[in-house]
Amino acid sequence: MNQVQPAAKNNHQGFPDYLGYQAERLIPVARIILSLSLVYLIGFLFIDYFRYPALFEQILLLRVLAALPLLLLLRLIHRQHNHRFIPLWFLSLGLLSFVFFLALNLLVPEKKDIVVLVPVFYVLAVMAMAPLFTTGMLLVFFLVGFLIYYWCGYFFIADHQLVGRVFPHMTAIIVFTVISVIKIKQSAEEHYQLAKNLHWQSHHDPLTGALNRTGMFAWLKEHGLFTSKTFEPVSLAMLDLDHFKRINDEYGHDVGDLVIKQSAQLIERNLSQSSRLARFGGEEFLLVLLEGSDGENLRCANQILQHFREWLFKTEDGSVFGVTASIGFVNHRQPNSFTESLKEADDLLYQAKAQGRDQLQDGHRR
Ligand SMILES: Nc1nc2c(ncn2[C@@H]2O[C@H](COP(=O)(O)OP(=O)(O)OP(=O)(O)O)[C@@H](O)[C@H]2O)c(=O)[nH]1
Repeated sequence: MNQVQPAAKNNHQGFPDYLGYQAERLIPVARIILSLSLVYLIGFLFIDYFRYPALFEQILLLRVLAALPLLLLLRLIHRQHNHRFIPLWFLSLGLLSFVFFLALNLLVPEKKDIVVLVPVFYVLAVMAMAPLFTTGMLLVFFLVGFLIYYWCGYFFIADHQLVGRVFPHMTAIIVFTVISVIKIKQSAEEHYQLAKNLHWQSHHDPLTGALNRTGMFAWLKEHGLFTSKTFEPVSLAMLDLDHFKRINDEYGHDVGDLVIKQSAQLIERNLSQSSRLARFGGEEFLLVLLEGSDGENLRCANQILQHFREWLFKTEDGSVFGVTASIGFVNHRQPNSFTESLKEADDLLYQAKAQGRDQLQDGHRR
């Protein structure tokens, strides 16, 4: 038996994987990188403190100074309008820096010489970022970065060898990576949310929150309904409010909107989690009924009509009025396609209208 999953109503149900796939996978990776980076930073603070207690403040200053050019780089990039590729640049730069640092540590035992290679990293970083900068900005970044890091560092720290021993550049890279990863995470979350919202808007009717035509077709496809493998009794009910034009004419369009909205709520209240409602036109709704059996589907549709008869709509100025509805009802049967069953339900609806409205026309009782 084809089991239809209960569908949560008015949520992002049916949101396709591919839209959020990358963003969803990036978020936990970002969390891991952030945790490792923070452990590294805190760990180094402890090591500095115990290894060079007398020089701790100087080393801290050196680490901060080393971080400044990269932070400046981040700031400049952030100002650029083309944000689309920035997370990718940051991620690759951060990862490359880690690899660069690890390789140097393994290959070169005497770290004080390694500091000579730092400019190489800067040049590479600038080259990598070059497409995002104008030549002027590139030059400014380049000069300011070197000035801050070397001139200030050497000016404030008497022991030049220290620069090589504590390798402050790695701290800078870590800070850079932390900020980059935070940005990647934010960007991934924003993209995911945006994609979700867009998907929701394209599949739902904004007035009632019910599925629209596209949404209903997607839902049917997702649940494999109306295929040769559908064994669950499924019925279609095409419902249209009676004389709706009169409501608009008498009470105004806003009240008309309110009636459509409340009608959708009234219908939803009568449906189980398996069935689904879509707004197909102005005051026309399609109900795909999966209440368990043909009999239950019919009972549900009749119950909705009865609730319309009993329900009183209220306007803000205190007017009270009732609205009836008409339904064309059909039990879907193989080898009919969905479109054929839908057409049948539509024809039955017009019969219900022609025969006086406020009634259900059941295709199987004719
Ligand atoms: N307020 C409001 N009115 C709408 C909306 N969409 C369609 N309408 C109106 O709904 C009315 C539908 O009128 P008709 O198709 O003639 O149907 P009816 O008056 O309900 O009559 P029957 O269906 O024959 O019972 C039109 O006046 C449309 O302008 C909407 O979103 N909001």
